[in-house]
Amino acid sequence: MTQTILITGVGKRVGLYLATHLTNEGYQVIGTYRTLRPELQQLEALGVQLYCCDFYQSEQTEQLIANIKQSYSSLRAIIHNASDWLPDADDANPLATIEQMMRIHASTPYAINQALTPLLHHNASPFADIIHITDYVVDKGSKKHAAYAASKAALHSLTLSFAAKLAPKIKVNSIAPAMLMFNLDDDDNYKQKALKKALIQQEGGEAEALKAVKYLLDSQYMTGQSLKIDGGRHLV
Ligand SMILES: NC(=O)C1=CN([C@@H]2O[C@H](COP(=O)(O)OP(=O)(O)OC[C@H]3O[C@@H](n4cnc5c(N)ncnc54)[C@H](OP(=O)(O)O)[C@@H]3O)[C@@H](O)[C@H]2O)C=CC1
Ligand SMILES: Nc1nc2c(c(=O)[nH]1)N=C([C@H](O)[C@@H](O)CO)CN2
Repeated sequence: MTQTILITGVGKRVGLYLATHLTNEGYQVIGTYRTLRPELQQLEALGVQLYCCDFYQSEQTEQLIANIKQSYSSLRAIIHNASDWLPDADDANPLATIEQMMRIHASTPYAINQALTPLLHHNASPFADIIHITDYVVDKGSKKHAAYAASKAALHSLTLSFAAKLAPKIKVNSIAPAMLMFNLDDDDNYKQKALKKALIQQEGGEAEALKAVKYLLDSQYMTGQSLKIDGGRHLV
């Protein structure tokens, strides 16, 4: 029986990697995207079911939920990967920044989890999973991304609440990366400074995220926890 996994934000980088490799491992992946990219055609060719959804538009989120409830009777897992890394810098509109951060990192996962819990319960496996991809900054905050960090901390709080509420059938955990992948516009000076913040001075890479996801899917005893893939940054 094919097991279905919903992943948000599959259009690039970590989300694209997770959708590709979990599909190759035999899962049926439902992927959401916001921006049309050539890589999405590769996912479609693999059999990933794609849904376009901008989570900043509530009606699109509500439509996504309705479409999934109409098309699927069960889910093996939900992976909340979609994210915007907005800086606080010269915040012309601070209310908009914090509202956007809370929308993508807390309100959307909350609404999707609430609505799709019955599909997770319906899953034939002994366990189902909700995985929230948070961030190392949940424990420390961020001078330059305070709204982002607060919203990721809210997401981890949802991990704790949903873990308690949905046990034992549904496990709920966070994955908290630090320096996973640089962005194309990161210059060498930024990269050197960022790498020095950890004990293991290299990018973790998207494969680390997949390993963490696979551990959580395979676990029969971990819930309400956070897998911190941070290169030892907390000890520097
Ligand atoms: N990269 C890193 O070093 C780190 C990453 N993380 C976390 O890991 C996860 C993956 O990181 P990474 O791949 O770098 O993330 P990216 O920022 O590269 O991609 C995030 C994805 O989220 C989607 N997204 C953003 N805003 C919206 C929205 N309003 N509606 C729908 N989709 C949206 C984007 O969609 P689209 O492109 O289609 O617009 C994109 O596909 C994220 O949760 C991130 O916060 C945490 C710590 C470090
Ligand atoms: N949605 C995103 N979140 C984050 C990103 C990113 O590119 N997209 N990048 C980081 C940084 O790598 C940071 O961890 C460096 O210290 C954080 N979150």
